Amino acid sequence: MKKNILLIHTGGTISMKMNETGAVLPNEKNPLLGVSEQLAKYANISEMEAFNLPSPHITPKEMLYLRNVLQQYASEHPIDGVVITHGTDTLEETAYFLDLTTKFDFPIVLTGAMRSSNELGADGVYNLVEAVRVACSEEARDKGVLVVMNDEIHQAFNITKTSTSSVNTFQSPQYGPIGLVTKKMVHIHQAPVKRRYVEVNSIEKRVALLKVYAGMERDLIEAILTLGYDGVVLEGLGQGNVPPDVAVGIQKLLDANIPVILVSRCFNGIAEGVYGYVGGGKSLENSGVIFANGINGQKARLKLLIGLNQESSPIDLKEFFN
Ligand SMILES: NC(=O)C[C@H](N)C(=O)O
Repeated sequence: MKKNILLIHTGGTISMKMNETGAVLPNEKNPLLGVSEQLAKYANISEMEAFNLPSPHITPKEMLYLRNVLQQYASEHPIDGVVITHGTDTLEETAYFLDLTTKFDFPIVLTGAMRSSNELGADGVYNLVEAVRVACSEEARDKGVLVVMNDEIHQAFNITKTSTSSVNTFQSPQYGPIGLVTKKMVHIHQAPVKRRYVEVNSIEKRVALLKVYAGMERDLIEAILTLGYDGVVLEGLGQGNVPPDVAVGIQKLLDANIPVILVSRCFNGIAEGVYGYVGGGKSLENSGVIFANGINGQKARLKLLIGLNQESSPIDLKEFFN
């Protein structure tokens, strides 16, 4: 029997066309709308357009809106899986946001394209067909939010965009893809990383993300205080270290009860408190900096934002990030 799949479009290159000057732009009418007819042989598709935005225009508010659309739809209709088309620039962020804030057992699959709909070798409809096949698959149930592009299945937790233009852009640096899509089957070969569900109903707080570099000074860190941010994620050096002057700025934030989360600017490996020199990760940890376990900066930022929005039942951030 055919599965019931909800297909939600949000925009991105998969929904764009290139004009005669070579500019890739959203169209008034999303060229993907109506694609459900081509997908009918795989599933019963209900199609909706949540918005039609380039993904750099998407904010946590749109992510929360998507979560709410999903919850509403699932409470009113029988549903076996969801596919969301999305721009690739921030796709990993929306995927991770939904991973943290939903707890359905059916698959939620995000996909996109690196080439617009009228370019030679456009990858959009191909990726979409594969995403629908994964969303229909029994194997993909209970695996959290997934990203399907270029014949691979990845977990939201680990995936990141690694190339500006290649169709092979999405990679999971720590663990690799958790599965493959071939012409004939959907195959998941790795157990997913354990998920954590958080109930979130509003996104009001402000969290910044700063990259640490050699010779960085404390003024940018102190600006977090003066600009009124509620928290900051730092992409530290190596295993999670910062220059000495940055450590002075961090102490000021901690003294003002502003949470400071540390990830590594290396895209492989896990940041942890090892070094005891001034600005070393061990010293930072001792002063109250929290290490984010194996997620990248943009995802740690969303996690902190979600954590800080638990106002009715405040969350222990240290425990949350561990
Ligand atoms: N390939 C893409 O989808 C990139 C585009 N700039 C977007 O994220 O909307």
